[in-house]
Amino acid sequence: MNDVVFSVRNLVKEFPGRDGAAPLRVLKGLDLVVRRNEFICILGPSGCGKSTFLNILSGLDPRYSGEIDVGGRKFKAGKPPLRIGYLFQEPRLLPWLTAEQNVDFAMRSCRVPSSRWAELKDRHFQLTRLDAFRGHYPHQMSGGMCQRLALVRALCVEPDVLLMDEPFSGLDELTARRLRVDLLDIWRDTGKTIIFVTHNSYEASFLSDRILMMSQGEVQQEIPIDVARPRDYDDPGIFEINRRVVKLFLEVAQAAAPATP
Ligand SMILES: Nc1ncnc2c1ncn2[C@@H]1O[C@H](COP(=O)(O)OP(=O)(O)OP(=O)(O)O)[C@@H](O)[C@H]1O
Repeated sequence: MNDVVFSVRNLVKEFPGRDGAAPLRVLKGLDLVVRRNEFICILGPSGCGKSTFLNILSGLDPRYSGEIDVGGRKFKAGKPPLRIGYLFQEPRLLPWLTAEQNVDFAMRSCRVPSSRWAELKDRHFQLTRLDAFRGHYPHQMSGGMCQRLALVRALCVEPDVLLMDEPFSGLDELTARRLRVDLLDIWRDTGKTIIFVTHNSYEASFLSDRILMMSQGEVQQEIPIDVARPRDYDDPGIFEINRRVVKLFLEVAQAAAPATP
């Protein structure tokens, strides 16, 4: 695989209109290059097409036009030529299985060789500090722990890329803050490529190498985050960048919906 993980050109996605209405064009010619080990955040107003975009990248949605190359190879919709982990706002765990069994289930489904299971689980349960909870069922764990477990499950199938769609937005601020810090440690230790969708400008400023400001189905602005790593959550440099990001976010949102107060 070369250094470019995803190369997206002129991506267009339409949903059919209902009851004879015109189709809804959600992605309107989106271009993007993502490099290996990058941490990219996509920020944008509600409904601008962020989840639609991740669904296409993950292979879940094979109906689009435009070109996507993955690691220099053509992307066959529905069959990406690399392994992709996908985390959602809800952890989507199987409630009748323990934490460890949830992870086993995913590894079996993704045909991870069983000789690798013990090592992968040991590593990722430790990285997420869930080692003592392997035998717990989801209902015996907090929301933050369940989201950590979803992360273990995603990492144990050894993805080349992690797609994360607002994974911390359903958590209280203190838990979300801890998980953001942990995620950067895990990213550093595992070297994954991460594409992370969020509404939270501070989260995006803290986590990413660059923010893609998306609106009206296109990437409107790209904002590099030139704060040295490892990062301190309360670094004044991040506050300053966030101030600029919020201003841009408001401008972009207002342009998309001028009537909104
Ligand atoms: N399956 C579908 N059929 C029809 N329209 C859809 C479908 N999925 C999404 N849409 C529409 O596409 C647009 C973009 O939706 P999407 O979920 O990608 O937005 P988003 O930027 O992720 O929003 P949010 O931040 O609120 O999650 C919305 O207008 C939505 O109603």
